[in-house]
Amino acid sequence: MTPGGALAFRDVTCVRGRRTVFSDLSFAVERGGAALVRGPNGAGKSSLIRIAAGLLEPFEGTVAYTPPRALITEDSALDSELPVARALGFWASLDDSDRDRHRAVADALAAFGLSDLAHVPVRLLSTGQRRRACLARVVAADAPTWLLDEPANGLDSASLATLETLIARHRKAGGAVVIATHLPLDLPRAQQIALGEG
Ligand SMILES: Nc1ncnc2c1ncn2[C@@H]1O[C@H](COP(=O)(O)OP(=O)(O)OP(=O)(O)O)[C@@H](O)[C@H]1O
Repeated sequence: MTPGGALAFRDVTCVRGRRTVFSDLSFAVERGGAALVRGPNGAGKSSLIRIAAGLLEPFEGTVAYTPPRALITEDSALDSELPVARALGFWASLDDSDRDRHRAVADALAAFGLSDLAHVPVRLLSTGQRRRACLARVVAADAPTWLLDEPANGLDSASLATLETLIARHRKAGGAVVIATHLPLDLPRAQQIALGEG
């Protein structure tokens, strides 16, 4: 990875179930940068995020990145029996957070207005609250690269604004984001990656 680089795809081809979903895709995201992945249903947005996270092997091509990476997907799960703060603490340590774990989790929960629910089991959260907790998990992980698959789904407008603010702060601190989304998201100077066109 180049010194200023966070993530780079080089000539990546994605095949799923014997179907080529996209081919020869190249892009690079620098630290402080953002990429917005768009495209119709089935175009391969989630597949791209999974390849970027190392969960799916590219059929061809290479992916370079600066570790660690923090990921949320549509099916991101927190242990439903654990209280929210402990569920996030577990993930923060798995994601190799180098900040004080409890402080990072508390800060992230506060940012998403979940401090009052820190000791409530995850299973009792509403859909939007659970989504906010998953996003807080990414923030608490303190990873340089965030990979977000449909992060705005289920968020109310206040939480969406919080997400935009935290992404801006993350980029200002030298972090990078790759976001697949159908929903409008204010992401200044983001490069656009259009799948399923042409
Ligand atoms: N596990 C799998 N096995 C085989 N094919 C798969 C698998 N997962 C996804 N696909 C196929 O890969 C293609 C891309 O799927 P993907 O979920 O990446 O698209 P997407 O752009 O995120 O779609 P959406 O907007 O509906 O979320 C689709 O045709 C899908 O059917």
